[in-house]
Amino acid sequence: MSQPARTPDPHIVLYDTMQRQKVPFTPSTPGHVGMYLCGPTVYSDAHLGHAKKEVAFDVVRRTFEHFGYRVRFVANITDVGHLQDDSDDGEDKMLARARLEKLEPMEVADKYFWSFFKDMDDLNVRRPSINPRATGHIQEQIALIQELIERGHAYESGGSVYFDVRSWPEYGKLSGRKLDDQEEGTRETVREEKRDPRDFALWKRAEPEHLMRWDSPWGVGFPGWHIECSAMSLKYLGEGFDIHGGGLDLQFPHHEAEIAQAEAAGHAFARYWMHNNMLTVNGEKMSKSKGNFTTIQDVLKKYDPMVVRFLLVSSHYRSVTEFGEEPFESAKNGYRRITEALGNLERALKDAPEGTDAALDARVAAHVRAFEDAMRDDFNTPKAVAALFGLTGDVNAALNLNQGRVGRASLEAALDAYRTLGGGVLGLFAETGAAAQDDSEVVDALMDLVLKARQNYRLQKQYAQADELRDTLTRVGVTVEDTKDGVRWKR
Ligand SMILES: Nc1ncnc2c1ncn2[C@@H]1O[C@H](COP(=O)(O)OP(=O)(O)OP(=O)(O)O)[C@@H](O)[C@H]1O
Ligand SMILES: [Zn+2]
Repeated sequence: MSQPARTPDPHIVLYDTMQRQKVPFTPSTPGHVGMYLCGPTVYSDAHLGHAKKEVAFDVVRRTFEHFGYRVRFVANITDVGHLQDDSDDGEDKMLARARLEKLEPMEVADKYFWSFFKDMDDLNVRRPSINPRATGHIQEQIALIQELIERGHAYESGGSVYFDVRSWPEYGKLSGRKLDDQEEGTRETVREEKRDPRDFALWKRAEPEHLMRWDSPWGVGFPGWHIECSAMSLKYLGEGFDIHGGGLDLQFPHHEAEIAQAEAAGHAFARYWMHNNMLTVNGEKMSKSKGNFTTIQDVLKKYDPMVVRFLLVSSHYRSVTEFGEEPFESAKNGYRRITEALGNLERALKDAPEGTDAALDARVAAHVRAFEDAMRDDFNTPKAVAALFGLTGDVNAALNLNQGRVGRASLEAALDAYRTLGGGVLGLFAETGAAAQDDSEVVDALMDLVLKARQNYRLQKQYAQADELRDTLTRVGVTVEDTKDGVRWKR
């Protein structure tokens, strides 16, 4: 159902990491929001930690749209290999992967670029308005580095270019780190090139074995870790754009460096900074390099994507989400409660009497208000989910009390609340979710056929074929049990 255009809501409050407090949001251009989000480095499959971040900012975007704003959402793809550690040292991650998989580096980038978007589609994360890739913006990065050199905030050394942190006293303002607390570069040769060990690379000279390389005024090389985001956010969102987002782990050094690069070159950078907290495993950040990750595709073998999304929005974006069986099981039950009520509503609507139910109307309106208040207050999704549960309780109570016969207009208002808030804002009712659960009749019929075929194989002593059927079912999460009362299956 298309919504009437709404006047942009002026009462949204968000937690700005820079100001270290919740502040009212005012856009730089009335009615518009420009957002930039640091995207993945595409050298392996996305894990559930990435999903937490992507879902969090997808919800922020959807919330602004719900409240009447037009959003330009720019999220980059890092396809220039980064060096393995933050001190401009170590091997290039993309190159290491290319060696391992015997692929061109760009083949690695493309493979994981597509798998990233497949995962995001599954999780009903909307695609960015613009999705710039670092390798497509080398010119812009070189131009920004040149501006920094001209203004005396960067210097060339041995074919590489470094940002001169001593020339920019504001370096450290986002994370609150003092220069003296910052770590030093490791390798001797890297240290010798820098005026100060805390200077970071804007451009790196390419060693002969380095495959991703471009010409530059300083010789053949590749851009440093941080410069792409300064260059691409300014290019597509302009001076003083509204919101910059990313994971809390990127606050230092990545975001600190992004700010320094842009501002030292004379640009106005992001006006608000938003950071999501981490998805953890036994209290530790889930991460590719730590190896403690579970890929999104592995999780989706077991759980409906909408259950995964429900789990993620059930905790606040600034809280830690702990990964495990138990939270998933309770998300599954919670999500089912909501979709069952939605199903009851849809069924009741088929032959609902005309008219309204004033009591239900008042309850629905109160839950809609609670949901919207929660989302206006720094995107408080756990409170918003609580409002959906409140709605669910009242819808079920009204239907039970009246044996399913409640005035059509009131049922429609309740359904609209589910669709706009649970569906539109939280993104919880993609086809993959509620609709997929309605396939049970088809699945039952197909299972009858498959089990009959398996029985026939066994009668004809074709055990290999019978086992193959059973193994295929196991792979897709269906278990078959032979009991004395016959064959049973479950998923
Ligand atoms: N466990 C996590 N929880 C929430 N966000 C995460 C998590 N891991 C990564 N992110 C976010 O995803 C984005 C891309 O992260 P990145 O590609 O560096 O993943 P990573 O697993 O941390 O990789 P690496 O271990 O190689 O640094 C960043 O914004 C980062 O903050
Ligand atoms: Zn970035």
